[in-house]
Amino acid sequence: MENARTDTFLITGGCGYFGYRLACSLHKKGARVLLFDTVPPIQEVPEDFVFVQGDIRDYAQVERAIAGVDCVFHIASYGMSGREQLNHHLIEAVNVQGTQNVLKGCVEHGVSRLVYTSTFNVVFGGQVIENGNESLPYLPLHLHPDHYSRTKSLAEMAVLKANGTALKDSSGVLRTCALRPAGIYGPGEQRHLPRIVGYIEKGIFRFVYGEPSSLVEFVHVDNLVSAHELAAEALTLEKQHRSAGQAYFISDEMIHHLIGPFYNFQPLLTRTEVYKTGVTHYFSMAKAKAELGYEPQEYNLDEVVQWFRCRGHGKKSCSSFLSRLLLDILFVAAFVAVALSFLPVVGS
Ligand SMILES: NC(=O)c1ccc[n+]([C@@H]2O[C@H](COP(=O)([O-])OP(=O)(O)OC[C@H]3O[C@@H](n4cnc5c(N)ncnc54)[C@H](O)[C@@H]3O)[C@@H](O)[C@H]2O)c1
Repeated sequence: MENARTDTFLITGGCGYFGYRLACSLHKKGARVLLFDTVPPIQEVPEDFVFVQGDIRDYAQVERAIAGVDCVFHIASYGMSGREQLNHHLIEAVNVQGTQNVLKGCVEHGVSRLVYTSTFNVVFGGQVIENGNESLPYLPLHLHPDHYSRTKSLAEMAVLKANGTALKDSSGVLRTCALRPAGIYGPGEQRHLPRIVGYIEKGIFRFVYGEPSSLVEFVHVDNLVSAHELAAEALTLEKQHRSAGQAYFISDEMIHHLIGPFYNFQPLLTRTEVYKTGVTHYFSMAKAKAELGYEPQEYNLDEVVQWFRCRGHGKKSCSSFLSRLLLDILFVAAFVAVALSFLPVVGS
């Protein structure tokens, strides 16, 4: 990322799993990074990281943080999984009004670039999609089975509509783009994996599940980091503002068969999750490759499994080769369940 050395980036949701990983990568390249989040980072942060505690629902707080930055990565969101999914009011307030505040902050304070972290779900509602591309229409809002996906869709529309808005300081226009990742995986993922591994260790998982022919996709956290950096760069004049006003699907380019007929995630996944996960949906990376120069690297699950082993998981079962193999299979099963469980709950 050519400009990273001199640029200042504000990352909303910068203390979450993906936001923090992106912050570290930008920081390594010499950029100045501000983490804007309601909660402080759980990790030890480098001294020169600036953490601004704030809520995107509060415009005054957004305004204070955004002044003087070169580019915003708008990653903060609410309602993806767990109990959060029940709080419809908060989901709407964070994902929709919060996004409007961030956009307004950019316009009022002369910030000319914003990259929004969206989701596959803006077009996917449980229908089969094979090698879908960005010409697919948004899923009609009333067909979204959950508030998170509906509000992420509304937020993405607002972000792309704001592209080209004149900045208040007359320095130019705001340029925006949206990335639509698949389910995110990688070491240190805290939202889904520990919960599922915990279930496995307690023996709550049963294995009998469904539609072995389904094809689905995931994205490694570091591939997603790279896509965001490239997208931000492609908003600049040097790159002819190539990504301005555009949306891009982002995944690893490896299509996964949903693990066979003998894994049953049913007790842990909600009805909507099961309904969505049993359906083939994968997307072409052609646009991201051609316009952003996105080149996903290959990752396997070793790093993720290792992360859990280092924290004491699976020790009892590691005594023989067979049990190690089984453990790995369980981790793969957990990974699939988790990567799919970013799909939110509905009415269950
Ligand atoms: N995790 C996935 O599988 C997945 C898949 C597709 C898209 N996404 C999108 O990627 C992004 C990052 O996902 P993640 O898994 O790192 O999420 P995460 O929950 O780890 O991070 C989100 C961060 O946003 C912060 N936040 C929430 N409300 C806020 C508010 N009102 N003001 C400021 N900060 C607030 C949270 O405190 C949290 O640190 C999200 O936008 C999500 O919608 C995630």
